[in-house]
Amino acid sequence: MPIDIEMLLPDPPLWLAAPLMGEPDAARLLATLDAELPWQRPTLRLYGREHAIPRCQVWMGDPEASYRYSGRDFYPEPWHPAVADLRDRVVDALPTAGVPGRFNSVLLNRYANGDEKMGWHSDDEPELGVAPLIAAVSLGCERPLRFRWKDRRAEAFNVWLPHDSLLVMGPGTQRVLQHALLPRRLPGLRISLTFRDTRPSG
Ligand SMILES: O=C(O)CCC(=O)C(=O)O
Ligand SMILES: [Fe+2]
Repeated sequence: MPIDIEMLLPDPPLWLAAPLMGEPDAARLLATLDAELPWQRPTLRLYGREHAIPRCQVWMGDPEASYRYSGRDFYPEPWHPAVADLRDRVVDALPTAGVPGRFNSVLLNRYANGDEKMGWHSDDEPELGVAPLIAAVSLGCERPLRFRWKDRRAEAFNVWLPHDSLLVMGPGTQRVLQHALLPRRLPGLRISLTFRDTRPSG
């Protein structure tokens, strides 16, 4: 099946590709991940108080890929075979978008409904290197990922992420843009997988 690739920005390179897998594979993967992963809702410390994050997540990857996020260390779950297959499929699709890459880990986010969310951030932890390539696969309910320029050089914008799509945030994106999955009056489960390549820190 031909994959349709839309260039959203040339610089930094931001691409959206869909459909990635086609059906029934994409629907089956959503159901498998929902049912089989050890979803967790960790708490984060914010202004001295503990808050459960407004979504569930699983961190998965090669054994040596540990990751620091919002002041906590996460150690990866071993690759679920379905996620390892998806990783290989994403890596195969990257050269078509002109940004070859590889990944040793993935953060999976599960949003039960439109109330669940992720706040403004850049994926710019030191473990990711100076100009990381991050590939985000979306499954389930279509929601917008909102982007804003750190220097406010232009208006913020939405990228709607349909079921079975791949968003490629190329090198440089995390330096100049932040992104957030804001709450929306939308029902339905959404699972995203953000593939990364982390190096040991220290
Ligand atoms: O759920 C999404 O599409 C965004 C996830 C994200 O920004 C992240 O995992 O860093
Ligand atoms: Fe992110």
